[in-house]
Amino acid sequence: MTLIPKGCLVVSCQARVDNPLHGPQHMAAMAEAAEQAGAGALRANGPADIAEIRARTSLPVIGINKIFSDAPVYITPTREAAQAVLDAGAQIVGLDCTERAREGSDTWQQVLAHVLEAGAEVFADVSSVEEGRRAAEAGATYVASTLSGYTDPAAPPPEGPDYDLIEALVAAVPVPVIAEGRIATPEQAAEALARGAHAVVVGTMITNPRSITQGFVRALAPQQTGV
Ligand SMILES: CC(=O)N[C@H](C=O)[C@@H](O)[C@H](O)[C@H](O)COP(=O)(O)O
Repeated sequence: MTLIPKGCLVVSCQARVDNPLHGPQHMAAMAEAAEQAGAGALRANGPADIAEIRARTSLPVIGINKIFSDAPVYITPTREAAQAVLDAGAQIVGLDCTERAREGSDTWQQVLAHVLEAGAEVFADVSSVEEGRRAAEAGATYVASTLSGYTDPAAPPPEGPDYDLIEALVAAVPVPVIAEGRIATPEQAAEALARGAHAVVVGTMITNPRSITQGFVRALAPQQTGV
């Protein structure tokens, strides 16, 4: 049995420093709202947000620790970053398991082993089938499509979820596959489950009102200029 229930919605509650909703109070309120609405798990970034969310909700938390540097890998890149997430109370740790350059000396295999040794579950963020296969072989509890479309700095992410990767991962790995990334409607979430995903993570379209508002404003803009 895994901590993330089969067929559930996982709500990602994250806001960067430039976002007016940045900070543990706002993110914990988002998390509480998600719990009241029936979410089965939460995803959160940074020890402060994770600790507050753990104090105010009873759902399993996928904790990540984004550390930005000159290297492309930023989601829980080191054992130290993972330990901070564990200390904050996350029962599941999300980490980048792509084969990209990393800051510091830790490999993703070392970070993954550290989390498993601590008795927590590992949520492997990948961008390809091969990465998913390697993460599952290394002992990841879950493999997620989180980083599909985000590994080529020269190419903007495509529209919509990567259903093909989700399906291919389901066929290739013996662990639960989680659909994550650019899932923007309830219908898309249901489609991801129909393609075999164990659960579906939605972030931006639930917990980022600034981004959601931008979408509405852009849709109205052509009509305004036509007046
Ligand atoms: C690529 C990357 O850094 N993804 C991050 C991972 O934690 C978050 O910024 C996303 O919001 C999250 O994956 C949920 O996806 P979406 O917001 O598209 O529903």
